[in-house]
Amino acid sequence: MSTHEGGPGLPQERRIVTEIPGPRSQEIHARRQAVVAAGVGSVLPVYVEKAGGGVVVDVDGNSLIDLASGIAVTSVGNSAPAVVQGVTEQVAAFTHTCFMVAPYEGYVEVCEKLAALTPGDHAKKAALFNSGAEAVENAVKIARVHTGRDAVVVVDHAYHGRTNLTMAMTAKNMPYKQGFGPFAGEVYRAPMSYPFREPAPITGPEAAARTIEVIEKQVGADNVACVVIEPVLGEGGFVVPAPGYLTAVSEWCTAHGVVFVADEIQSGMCRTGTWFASEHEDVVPDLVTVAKGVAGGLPLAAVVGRSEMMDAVHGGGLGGTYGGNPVACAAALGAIATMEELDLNARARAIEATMTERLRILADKAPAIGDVRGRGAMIAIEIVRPGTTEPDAALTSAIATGCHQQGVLMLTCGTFGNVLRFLPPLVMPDHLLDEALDVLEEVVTGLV
Ligand SMILES: Cc1ncc(COP(=O)(O)O)c(CNCCCC(=O)O)c1O
Repeated sequence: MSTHEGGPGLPQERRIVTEIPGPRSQEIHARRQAVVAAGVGSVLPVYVEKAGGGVVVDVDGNSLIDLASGIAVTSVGNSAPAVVQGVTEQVAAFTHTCFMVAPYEGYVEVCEKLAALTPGDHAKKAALFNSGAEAVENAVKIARVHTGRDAVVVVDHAYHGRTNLTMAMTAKNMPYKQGFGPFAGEVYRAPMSYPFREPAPITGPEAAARTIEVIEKQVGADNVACVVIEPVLGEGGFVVPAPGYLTAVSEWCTAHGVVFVADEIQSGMCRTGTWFASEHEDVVPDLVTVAKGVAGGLPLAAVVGRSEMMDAVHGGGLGGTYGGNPVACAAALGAIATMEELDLNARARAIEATMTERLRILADKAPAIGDVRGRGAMIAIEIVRPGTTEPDAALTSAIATGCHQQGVLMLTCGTFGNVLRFLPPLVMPDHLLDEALDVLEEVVTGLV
């Protein structure tokens, strides 16, 4: 292994050899500040030299436990062997021809795999893009052409991207939307099922009825092209809707000719213990958006769905220069093969069992932890003023910072900035996950 080589061969350890960030990181950071736009943030300005398994190693030699996976992307681990091999072979063969110009088999193979892996045994087709937002934009295009309708319905606390249309679909203003308007029209927001924040207990079907009433009264069912929902809210706080909510909403969509789009960009590709989170509710979406974990770190996104809907678009109506780049497709085939060979769905379920048990024990000792929730390796704790649901964003940030300083990389999220989310690579060894939870427990008990 060269000194710069990442992958699973890296020592799977937490190792702090300098202050965090270290001197080399600080030097690079000074250069960054002179030349990188201030609007591009970084959670922790440690500059990475290599990564693999469950660790990220910075330029100062610190080895950090990775509970972020680059925001739910490196589920198979950084520089996963099958991804590296596929990418190496492909990049040496050809890097780009544009599938709209001179196509190639890798694109077709990825579409075959996603058509087989997404929920439902109906005929499916796919189209490949680069980013999640691009996939969401194209899912809306497809739904609008298929239905001949304009309206797009999204839910409270949703996140769908940073383009003009996806900003309109995203709920949280700061930092995603402030100052960037005007936003695309014909986007309507309905209540989401958010069990921890419901003013009174409500079942999934009752929450769905609340959502549907808003759609019917404020939009009109016959005007709706699609409802777009994350089966587990991502940036909005890792919110798992009450049982039956997704089923009731998707059934309403079917009954009213509305396309049900599951945005599985963060919750898909084994992250929640199934290939797609919709499966936990036996929901079969009409269209699914996919990105993040699908290609092990290379930029690839997709819309996958009912063939009759995907084919509603006129020839040439879908595309883009880099969509389904051959190197990204090779990475995806390697990542999917890894997910299958290592049964990373089972691994995600095991991670869920470990994390929820430890976090519930911690919550019993720390009442500032108001909720422990999530599915698979998409787990979160919501931080509140003890005994209330009043968000405590400051404490949330302090916990995250404390963990960063102890060599554990983790992220926050949530509309109120008071959710700590845990997104370990699914290949993270048990001892490292246990150590990360030990650090979290030490930091939390030291602060509350
Ligand atoms: C459900 C869901 N849909 C769509 C997207 C958008 O995917 P892109 O690949 O970032 O465009 C996401 C991306 N989430 C992380 C965004 C991070 C940030 O930009 O600050 C998502 O989670």
